[in-house]
Amino acid sequence: MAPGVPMDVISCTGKVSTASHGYSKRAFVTFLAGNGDYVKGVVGLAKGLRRVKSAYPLVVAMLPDVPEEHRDILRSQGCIVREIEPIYPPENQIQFAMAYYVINYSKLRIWNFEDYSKMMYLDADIQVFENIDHLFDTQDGYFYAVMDCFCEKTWSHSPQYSIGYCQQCPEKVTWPAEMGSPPPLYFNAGMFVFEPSRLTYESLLETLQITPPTPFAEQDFLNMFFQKTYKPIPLMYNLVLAMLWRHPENVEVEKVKVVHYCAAGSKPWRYTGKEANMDREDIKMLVARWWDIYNNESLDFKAENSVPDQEETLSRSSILSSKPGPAISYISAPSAA
Ligand SMILES: O=c1ccn([C@@H]2O[C@H](COP(=O)(O)OP(=O)(O)O[C@H]3O[C@H](CO)[C@H](O)[C@H](O)[C@H]3O)[C@@H](O)[C@H]2O)c(=O)[nH]1
Ligand SMILES: O[C@H]1[C@H](O)[C@@H](O)[C@H](O)[C@@H](O)[C@H]1O
Ligand SMILES: [Mn+2]
Repeated sequence: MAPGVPMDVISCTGKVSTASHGYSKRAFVTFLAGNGDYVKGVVGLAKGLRRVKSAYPLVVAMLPDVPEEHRDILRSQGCIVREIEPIYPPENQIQFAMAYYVINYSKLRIWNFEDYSKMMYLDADIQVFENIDHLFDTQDGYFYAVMDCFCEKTWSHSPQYSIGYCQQCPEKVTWPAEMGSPPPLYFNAGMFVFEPSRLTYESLLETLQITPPTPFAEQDFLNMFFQKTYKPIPLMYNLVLAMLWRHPENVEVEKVKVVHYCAAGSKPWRYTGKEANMDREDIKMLVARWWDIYNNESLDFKAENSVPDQEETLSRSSILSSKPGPAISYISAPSAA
């Protein structure tokens, strides 16, 4: 484990879960944009959460450009579909690490999901292999996420990369004094635990308006915004695949609960094995495990086994019955799927 990662923040309180009613409503939430294959990621995630018997539903915050067929697939997998409007950063000429990252600012809308008291955000390219419901029991008032790694080429724009510094092994290349103080701890924004709040939401949107975009888009922005309340959690809660070859000494593969298929070429639905590191046995195994879950029909949602809570049924049916709003023209982002 990386130095300085406290274990105590994730200790289970033993509290009885109040999953489907009352003040402490909880849910997982993911984000979906476009008509590409990321919908497969969400289906895989929904089935993965079912496999580990999570007590909480999966909300899908989706942009208006997600086609109706994809929404139907997700509903039939038991997901709660919620449309959100896109959010764009203030204009400037910045180059994102990946061109499509610009759409990810829209993720900020999930802070407005105030009918949930605590949520766990998971990217669509994440799979949950072991139950992580206990993370909902973390103390309120903090932002929980896993520390990122700076060693992949996507980081080549950064001073960290240029000197070979990574927070996963800060003693290997130490931060030179002439470069000032080392950068604050930086999390990967593919997985985090947070509390929706209208106040925070408004502050996020206001702050975004005066914050020029940077290469890692909303990930950089969230790191800046939550710098003071960020609490690192062990990397078994979000294994960024590059950790396997960049910092194997920090990884205990058998303990990993959550895998993030974010390395170039590792998205299971377009995996070819040809890109760098993709022919590794551990990668092949993790991609195969993702497909096993995706293809497992016994993990499909069965309406008769679920006792939907009243509020969800209401909000779901009101979404289903709602008429499309006035036509808004959206800037289309480069496709990523
Ligand atoms: O066409 C797309 C592209 C992205 N997404 C959604 O956006 C998420 C983020 O995209 P990737 O997973 O491809 O991005 P990475 O994991 O490489 O990116 C990392 O950096 C990003 C910077 O914007 C985000 O912070 C992201 O959560 C973090 O894990 C996806 O999982 C998915 O939920 C879509 O729905 N459709
Ligand atoms: O969010 C990004 C992305 O997922 C990259 O693929 C990874 O190499 C980075 O470390 C991370 O910050
Ligand atoms: Mn991702």
